Amino acid sequence: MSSASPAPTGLPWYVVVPVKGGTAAKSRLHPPAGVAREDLALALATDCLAACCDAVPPARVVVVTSDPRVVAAAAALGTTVVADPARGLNAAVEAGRDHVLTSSPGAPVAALLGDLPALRAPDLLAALGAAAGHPRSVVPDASGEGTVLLTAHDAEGLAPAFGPGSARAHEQVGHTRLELDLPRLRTDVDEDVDLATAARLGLGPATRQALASAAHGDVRTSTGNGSGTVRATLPDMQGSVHTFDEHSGAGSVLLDDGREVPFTGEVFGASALRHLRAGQRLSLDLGPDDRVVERLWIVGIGDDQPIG
Ligand SMILES: Nc1nc2c(ncn2[C@@H]2O[C@H](COP(=O)(O)OP(=O)(O)OP(=O)(O)O)[C@@H](O)[C@H]2O)c(=O)[nH]1
Ligand SMILES: C=C(OP(=O)(O)O)C(=O)O
Repeated sequence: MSSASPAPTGLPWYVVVPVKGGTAAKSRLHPPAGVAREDLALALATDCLAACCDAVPPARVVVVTSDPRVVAAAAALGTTVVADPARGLNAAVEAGRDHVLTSSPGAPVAALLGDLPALRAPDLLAALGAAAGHPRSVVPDASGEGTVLLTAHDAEGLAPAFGPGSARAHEQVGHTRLELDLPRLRTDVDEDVDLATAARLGLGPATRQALASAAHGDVRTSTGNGSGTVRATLPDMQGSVHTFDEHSGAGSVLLDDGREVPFTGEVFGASALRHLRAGQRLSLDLGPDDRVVERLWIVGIGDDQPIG
């Protein structure tokens, strides 16, 4: 990747952001217990849209959606909302592009995926600044195969071909590939491992808050009558870090009774912690049958862990 420093965008960009929303959104994600996938998907989009609105005037952020909760979040930010034609992602991008073509003929347009929860305004500004140097461009996702940003100086030139292998498809129809060193822009969240990556980069506030609601203030208990969640009047369950893989964020803890219980990169990513070392003491909640760690934290670290 070549380096891209924050730069003025150079052009009065309109940014089209398609957001599916609803219960069908982000079907490949498995949120922690206590977090609804729909809420997490809404939070991912909210953080992405907030970054867009910090980068360009909100009225030039064109959100294509028909989901009522996304409409409300987008409207609260002051964006322009366009109805989703309900024919898939490319039709949604085309609807946003056509809105710009009609309302602001000749304006430059960018299509940005709405599942970038680590995005910040300087990343988008840097990318739009780089895109100002090319009539049409495409910024691939971190894998290099998908697309996170597609741009055209003239909206008529924006040719969305999102889907598997879309970076190459966009190149083939004339968009210049821009390999920008902007991981916050290039980390779209499709699968759990992507969420862990985005968490290591730094999630926006809505996504952090959505994840913090996972079993917030609750302790999962197992009783002879079955399992349930009760208000935390009990001391936190604790364990020590046994293994930890920095790359995936997954690892295991040793409970005080000697049992080893694993945690996924997603669970680590949802914590406020950035590193773990063997032997470190953690508070934790266990999942069903006490076979996995569902949530881990250190008292006093994280937005939901005020001290005093
Ligand atoms: N408006 C609109 N946005 C869409 C549609 N399909 C996908 N998107 C958005 O496009 C971006 C990338 O899409 P995907 O990663 O395929 O999102 P998804 O369909 O929610 O996720 P999966 O269920 O994992 O395929 C996200 O911002 C989605 O919300 C659609 O039909 N309409
Ligand atoms: C639709 C695309 O992305 P995703 O991997 O988010 O489905 C794409 O990259 O073209």
